[in-house]
Amino acid sequence: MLGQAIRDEPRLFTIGVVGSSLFGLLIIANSYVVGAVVGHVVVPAFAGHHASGGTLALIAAVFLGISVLRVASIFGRRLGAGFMQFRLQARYRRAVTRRYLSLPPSWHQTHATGTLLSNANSDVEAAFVPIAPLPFAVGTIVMVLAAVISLFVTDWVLAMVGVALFPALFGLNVVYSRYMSPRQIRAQQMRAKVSAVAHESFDGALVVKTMGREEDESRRFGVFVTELRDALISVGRLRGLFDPVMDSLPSVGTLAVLLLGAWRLETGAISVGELVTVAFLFTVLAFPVRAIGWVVAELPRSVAGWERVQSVLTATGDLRYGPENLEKSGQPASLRFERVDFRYGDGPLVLNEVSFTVPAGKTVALVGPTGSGKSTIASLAVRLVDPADGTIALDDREIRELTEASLASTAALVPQIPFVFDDTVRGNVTLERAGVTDDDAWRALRLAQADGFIAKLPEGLDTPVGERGTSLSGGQRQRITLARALAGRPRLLVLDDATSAVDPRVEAAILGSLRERDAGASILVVAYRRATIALADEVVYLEQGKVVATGTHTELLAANPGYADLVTAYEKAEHEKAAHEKAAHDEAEQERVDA
Ligand SMILES: Nc1ncnc2c1ncn2[C@@H]1O[C@H](COP(=O)(O)OP(=O)(O)OP(=O)(O)O)[C@@H](O)[C@H]1O
Repeated sequence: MLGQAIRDEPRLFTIGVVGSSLFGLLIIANSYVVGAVVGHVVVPAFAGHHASGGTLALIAAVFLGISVLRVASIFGRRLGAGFMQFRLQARYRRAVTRRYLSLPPSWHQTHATGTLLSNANSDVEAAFVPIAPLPFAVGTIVMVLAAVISLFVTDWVLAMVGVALFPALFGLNVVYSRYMSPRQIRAQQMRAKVSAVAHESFDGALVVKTMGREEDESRRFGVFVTELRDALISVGRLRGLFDPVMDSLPSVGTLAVLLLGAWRLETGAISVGELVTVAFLFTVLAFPVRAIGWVVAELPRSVAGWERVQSVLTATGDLRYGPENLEKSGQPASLRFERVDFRYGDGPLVLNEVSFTVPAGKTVALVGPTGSGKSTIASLAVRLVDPADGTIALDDREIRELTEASLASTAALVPQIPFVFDDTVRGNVTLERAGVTDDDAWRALRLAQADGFIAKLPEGLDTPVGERGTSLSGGQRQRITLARALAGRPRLLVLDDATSAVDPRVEAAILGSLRERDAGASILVVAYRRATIALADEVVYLEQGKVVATGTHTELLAANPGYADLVTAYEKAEHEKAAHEKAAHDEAEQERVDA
């Protein structure tokens, strides 16, 4: 992980390492200057030999020079490391979200939204936490090597203290990370879990509230929050145990140096100045050596985050697009399904040898009981998923051979559940696609029978619709979603029960205007209402993933009792709904009159 980070940002890493190596070498130089000043100025001063003003000025200048260089080295170290860390976080956040966009629906169905958020946020962040102290730690290694050499040059006995101390510090760090690793991994997993549960609770807030499940939901959330708290406390406990030990080790070293140094001084092996240099060195080394500890201590959490990020980046299953482009003729496209089989994952076949055609410029309705495979066909028609077997062709070209851009501009799906972005009406309809003008947006809104209510909005196309279109009714949201698809002038329009929340008369008007030539699209529509079905040129009737019958509505009504029953049931339900709505309306009217 660290290697990859260094390869991604070699320049910033080098700046950081050079800065921190310089910092370390300056620390050593500083110790020598302190030792020299004690040896040559302070000790003689006790004997009454005072240094001249010029010498003192020189000493001050040297200290000042070292300090200025140290400030510069700290800048280099911190800026290099900081930029490196934040650039890597931004880069991997982008990479993860880009990957989300290219992974197929089947992948998304098995990964909770909260987990995806946590991958792009806390996992990416965790992965690059050790990057901040990394250049410092590498620079510290340079410094420790230089320090050990200079210790040996000064006095081998005192050097032995360093030889004992530094490996002890490294060893302690290793033990620390071994104990810390599982705790950090667990904390990171719990963060993702809390995020997933929170996201689901907020998403399902309406159900939670209307079903009176607040207490249970809070309890469910509480269990994970408590587990996260416990995991973090366990991390803190371990840190509380190890940190003081690691902080005090260098002080123990300084103490040993002073004891051994007093003896070496007595035997005349070293001078006072040299002893001060070594003792000072041990005091100032303590802090940079901790940088190695910071990297090592953060590694387990970082690796846990990195692995979770990698699991997204290396996930497979995205659709490979072909090289072919369909001409942008502006004419409706034809769609052909030929003996198409489909299954979700390793499950049973949900489509079995499905064959039908939507001829160019025609409207075909897909009708069938719930679960018969209508939405699956809609997804296949715009290549959200690929079939297990069989062929799907747009304008007689195998759909897998088309480029992504050609497919997107040719076929548009309007899904069962409309999604509206937290943007203006214009933003939602045009999606900032190249060449989609305001005129196109209004034309699309007209076709979707949405121009009336949009024109009445206070700011027209510029009206913000709120998060998920909260300021709109269900039917209005559906019509904006339909207009979005139409604004791109698709040559095939796939409507998956896309107008269910729209009044039946408006739905018939929409389909009627779409069928006119100026819409320029062939239509595959998943339909429930008799009026809608009757508008189609042809009906494909499905049962349990198989095409049972194909023909006009009138033909199927006469020839297929299953179809006749289903459409009659739809109609009955529609009448009941209409009668119910009328009764409610009359009642409200009566109340108004009474009032
Ligand atoms: N993501 C999925 N994973 C596994 N099975 C699925 C998935 N989506 C749908 N199915 C199954 O595939 C079959 C066809 O589902 P599909 O949604 O295509 O039916 P439908 O005719 O559109 O139903 P409805 O009218 O209720 O919308 C059903 O048995 C359903 O349970």
